[in-house]
Amino acid sequence: MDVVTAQEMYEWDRVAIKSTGLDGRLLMENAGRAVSSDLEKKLGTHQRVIILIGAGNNGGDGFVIARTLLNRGYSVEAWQIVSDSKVEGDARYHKEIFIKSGYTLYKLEKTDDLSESLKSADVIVDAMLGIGVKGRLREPVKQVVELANEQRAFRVAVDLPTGVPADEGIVEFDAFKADYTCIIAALKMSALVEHTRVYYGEWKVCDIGLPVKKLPSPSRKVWQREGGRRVLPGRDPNSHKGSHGKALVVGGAAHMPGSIAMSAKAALRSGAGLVTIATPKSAMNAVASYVQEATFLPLAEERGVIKDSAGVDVSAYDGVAIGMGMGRGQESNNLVSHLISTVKAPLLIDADALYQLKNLVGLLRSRTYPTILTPHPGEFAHLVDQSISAIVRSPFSYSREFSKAYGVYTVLKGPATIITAPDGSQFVDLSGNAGLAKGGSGDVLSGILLAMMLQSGSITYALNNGCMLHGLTAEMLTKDAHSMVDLLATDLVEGLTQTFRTFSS
Ligand SMILES: NC(=O)C1=CN([C@@H]2O[C@H](COP(=O)(O)OP(=O)(O)OC[C@H]3O[C@@H](n4cnc5c(N)ncnc54)[C@H](OP(=O)(O)O)[C@@H]3O)[C@@H](O)[C@H]2O)[C@@H](O)CC1
Ligand SMILES: [K+]
Repeated sequence: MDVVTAQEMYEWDRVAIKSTGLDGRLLMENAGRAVSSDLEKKLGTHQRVIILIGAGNNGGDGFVIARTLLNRGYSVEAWQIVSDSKVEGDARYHKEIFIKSGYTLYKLEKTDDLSESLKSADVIVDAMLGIGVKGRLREPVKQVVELANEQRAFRVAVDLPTGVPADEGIVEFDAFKADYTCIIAALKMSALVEHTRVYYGEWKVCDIGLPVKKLPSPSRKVWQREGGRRVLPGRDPNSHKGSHGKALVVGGAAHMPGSIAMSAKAALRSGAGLVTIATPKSAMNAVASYVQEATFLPLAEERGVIKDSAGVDVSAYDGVAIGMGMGRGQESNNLVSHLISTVKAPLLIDADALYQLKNLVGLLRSRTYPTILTPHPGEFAHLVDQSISAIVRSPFSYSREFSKAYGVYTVLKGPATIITAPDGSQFVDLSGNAGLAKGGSGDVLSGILLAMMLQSGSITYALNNGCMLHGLTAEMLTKDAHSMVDLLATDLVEGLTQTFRTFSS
């Protein structure tokens, strides 16, 4: 499923029409019909539907939806909320068909009249503005949106909620608050960005018959479960522990042994053949009591934290992860720098190592093996010298820019985790839930990602599938055994068993 900006959507529209001869009016008919059929699944025949219609092509979709639902016997009032002269082009064409079909079009003259109608509505359909919105809402749209938002009716948006920009990064807007959005042809970027996604409610993308083979790829997609399942690493009957990779996890401290322990165990649960844990000696016992299957590389320490990189020989490993529960002292900085320069295998940098990376980013460009960064927005903000709010408002651009500049994979964690490859291509993983908002979930994710990288030919597949397995485990556990309140990171590690049993079968 592609994720597009407004400009990319307009380009699709243009290419579709130019390359195949498809008419814009036909696409509008398809869009209106697709939304109507989707909406019908949510409508009772006795429910009163009010459709709010604006001037542009989003309004044009509204005319088609109104006609289609009326033809199918639903109780619909269609309200044109702008003056007649504003309705032009394809929208006007469909307005004429609506009227010639014998249906009444209500026009907004006094807001009180619309207000009365809205009060008795069961469903309000917003076909006022779509991807063409510019700036804050002007009247009369602004007032109509406010009125609609006050009602108890179920609110449905067509393509996107009026007022919400299709792109990331725009902060000032007023918007229709939808319970459900029927998105036309392709998912708009703002449906995945924290400050705008809340206006969409639940959503679904409706197909309108665009010629998919001809459309330019935005190189930005949602990672799909079925596709993920097809590229999940399997287990060859003739395999032995060496066939599934030797992993090294580096981190931990006497006062926080849990993080590294959970990463290591998650890596083992996710199929890594052998896992070695490099950690201060004084943390070893605590870690070993949780992960009996791992071997250890004891590190020199001072007051319970890693002292320096002496004795860390990384040549024997197929993949390394560093940073979990490591601490932020100068010594760990030296260790991060040492590993960036010497690991000749995929290197995953997480948690405290991400903190240390800030003055080491220049080293990343010299790596010839894949480097993977797994920041949450706070860690990423620190790394790129931005505020957290700037990152969460424009996560796609910041992570694409960073990945391309430093030649790394970036896994920017969040409700929609964005995975960016060094060439700038992006995938979004939407699995998981608020149960994951707890200390330790990230450590578990790092372990899963490390194990997936050892077993997959493609780092992109490994990262996407790893994020998905992590999220699916949280979903599965909060459905069957836990709540989002009590779920712990260690539950995730154990829950992987069930996820692998069901997902990979
Ligand atoms: N892509 C596809 O394949 C297909 C797309 N389709 C549909 O087309 C939609 C895009 O249509 P679009 O380009 O006409 O823009 P749209 O969102 O209707 O808005 C334009 C109107 O909004 C107005 N306006 C703008 N800002 C405003 C503000 N702040 N406050 C108030 N008004 C404001 C602006 O007024 P103006 O600035 O011109 O005075 C103009 O009248 C898309 O979302 C999808 O639903 C389907 O039909 C079929 C195939
Ligand atoms: K809309």
